[in-house]
Amino acid sequence: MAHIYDVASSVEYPYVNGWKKGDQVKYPNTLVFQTFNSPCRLEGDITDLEVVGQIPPDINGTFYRIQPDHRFPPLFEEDIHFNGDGSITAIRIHDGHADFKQRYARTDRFLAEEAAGKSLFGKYRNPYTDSEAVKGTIRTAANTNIIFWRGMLLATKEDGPPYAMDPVTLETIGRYDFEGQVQSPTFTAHPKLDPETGEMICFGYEAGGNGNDGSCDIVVYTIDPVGRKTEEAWYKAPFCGMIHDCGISKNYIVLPMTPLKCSADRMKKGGNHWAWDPNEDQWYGIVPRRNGKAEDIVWLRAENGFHGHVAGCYENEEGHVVFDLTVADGNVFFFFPPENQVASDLGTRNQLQSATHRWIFDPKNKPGSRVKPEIVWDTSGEFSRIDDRYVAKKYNQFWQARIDPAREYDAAKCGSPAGGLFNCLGHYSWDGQTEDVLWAGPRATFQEPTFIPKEAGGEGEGWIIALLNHLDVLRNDIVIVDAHNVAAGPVATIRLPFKLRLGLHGNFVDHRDIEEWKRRRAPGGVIGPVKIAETPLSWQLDHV
Ligand SMILES: C=Cc1ccc(O)c(OC)c1
Ligand SMILES: [Fe+2]
Repeated sequence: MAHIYDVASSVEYPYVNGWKKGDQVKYPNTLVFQTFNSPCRLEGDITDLEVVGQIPPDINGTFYRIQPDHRFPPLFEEDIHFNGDGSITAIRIHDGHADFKQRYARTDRFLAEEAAGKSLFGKYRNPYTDSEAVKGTIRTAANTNIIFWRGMLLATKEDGPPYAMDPVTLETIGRYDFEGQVQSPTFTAHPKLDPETGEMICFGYEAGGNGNDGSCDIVVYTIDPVGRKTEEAWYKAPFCGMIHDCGISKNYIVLPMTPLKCSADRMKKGGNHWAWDPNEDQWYGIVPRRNGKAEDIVWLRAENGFHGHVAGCYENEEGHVVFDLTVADGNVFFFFPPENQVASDLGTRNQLQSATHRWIFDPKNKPGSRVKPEIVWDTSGEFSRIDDRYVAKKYNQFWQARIDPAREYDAAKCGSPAGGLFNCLGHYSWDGQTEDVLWAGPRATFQEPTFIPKEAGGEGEGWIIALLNHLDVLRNDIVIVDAHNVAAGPVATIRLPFKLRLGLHGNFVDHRDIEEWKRRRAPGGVIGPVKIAETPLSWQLDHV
C-alpha cells in the first residue's frame, strides 16, 4: 500500500525560484530541514524526565544549551541552519532528578516575525534580502551561546547584541546593552569569564556600522564583576573576516580570524555574507587586556585554515601566549563557498581533518610575522571545552566532540550524519597527550560536551554532560559521564521523549549562583531587576 503521504492531496510546495511565496507553513525540501535537522519549534516543560542509571546526587544546577530552530519556514529556500531562531533548553538537575524547559529567545527579529505570522528576514547576515517592513530592526537570531552573567542569561550570536533571559523561567527580558555601556552593533557568542578577576572579556567584530556591512572594525570590552565597563578599545582588521571565538590569558586577548571574507557588494546582489578564500592566511590578532590602543594590535599569520573553538589560553614562563584550538584544513562552512563557486556538500565537509593546534605566540613579535603551530595533535574533532575554572590559566585537560571515521556507521538507518560525524566523545590530556574516548555506537552522534565541576575538586574532576543524537529514531538523550573516564560510558542517561535540534553551545550553572542572583535581582533586592536597553543602536537611527 502506498504511504499515506503519497495518497494525500498534493500540497503546493511554497518555494518558487528559491524564495518563499505565500503563507503556507511548509519547510524547504532541503537537508537543512530534514531528518535529524527537521524543525523542533517546541516551547514547553517536562517535570521529571525518565533517567537510566543514576544522576550523581551532588549535581545541583542547570545545564543550559541553545539551538537554532527556525520559528517559521525561511524566506530563502536554501537557508542554513545557523539562520534559525535561538531556542534555549534548560535541564534543571537536582537530587538525582532532571526537569526540562525550552523557550525561544524573543529577539526583535522573533517578535517582528511573530507579529507578521511569517518570516521577514532573508539570508544569513544579508540585510539586503529582508522585507522592507523590517529595515532598521535588529536582525540577530541570538542562537549561538547561552551564558550566565550577573543573574541573567545572555543569548548571543556574533552578528548582533545579546538578549537577556530569566535563568529560572527562560522568559526573555529584552536586549541587553550593559546598562548603556556596550553600544557596538555586534557582540561575540564567546565572551570569556576570568575566574581570577571575575571580569567578562568580550568583543565585537564587523563592529563599525550596522554589523552586517563588512566593516573591519573590532571592539574589545572588559566588564568588571560589578557590571562596570572598565576597558573599551577599537582595532582594525586587515579585512573583514570571521572572528568567532577568542582566548584570554592574564595579560592578552587572542582573536583568531578565519579567512571567510565579507563583501558588501556581493550582499547587495543578494549573495552570501561570507565567501571562503582558500588562498588567504589564517590571522591571529593579539591585544593587551589593559589600556589597549588601536596601534597595539599585533596580527600574526599562518597558512590557510579554518578555526574551530578555543580550548585553553595562558601565558608561559617566558610571557608567551599558549593558544590551543582546532584548525581544520579546509572550509568547514561548505555553504559559504569561494566567490563565484557553488557550494560543496556535507560529505566533502566530513572529509576535513580538524586537528588541535597549539600555538605559542610572542606578543612582542613583529606585526605581520608568519607563525607555525608548536604542536599539531591529530585529535580530529570540534567543540573543545575545558574546566572553565582554568580559563586564562595553565590547564591540562580538554574535551571534544570527536570524529572517528574508522568506526562503524549505520548509513542505511541514519542517512548522512546531519551536522557532522561526531560519533565519539574525546577526553584529552596535554600531559603525555593521552586520549580517553567514548564511542556513541553506529547510530548516534554527540553534541558539544560541557563540564560540570565537582565541589572542591581538582582540574577536570566532575562530569561531562552532552546531548546524544539518535539519528535512526530521531530522538535525543542527555548523557552524564565521569569527566576523567569518559570511556566508561554514561553514569546516567536522561531520556527526552522527542528530538531537539543540532545545538551549538551550552553551560552548566550551579544552583546556588542562580538562587543568590535571584535574591539580588528581585524587586527591592540589592541590585534589582535587569535593565534592558533603552535606546536604539546608532545604526538604527538611519532608518527612522
Ligand atoms: C559554529 C559557529 C558559528 C558561527 C557563526 C554563527 O552565526 C553561528 O550560528 C549558530 C555559529
Ligand atoms: Fe561557537
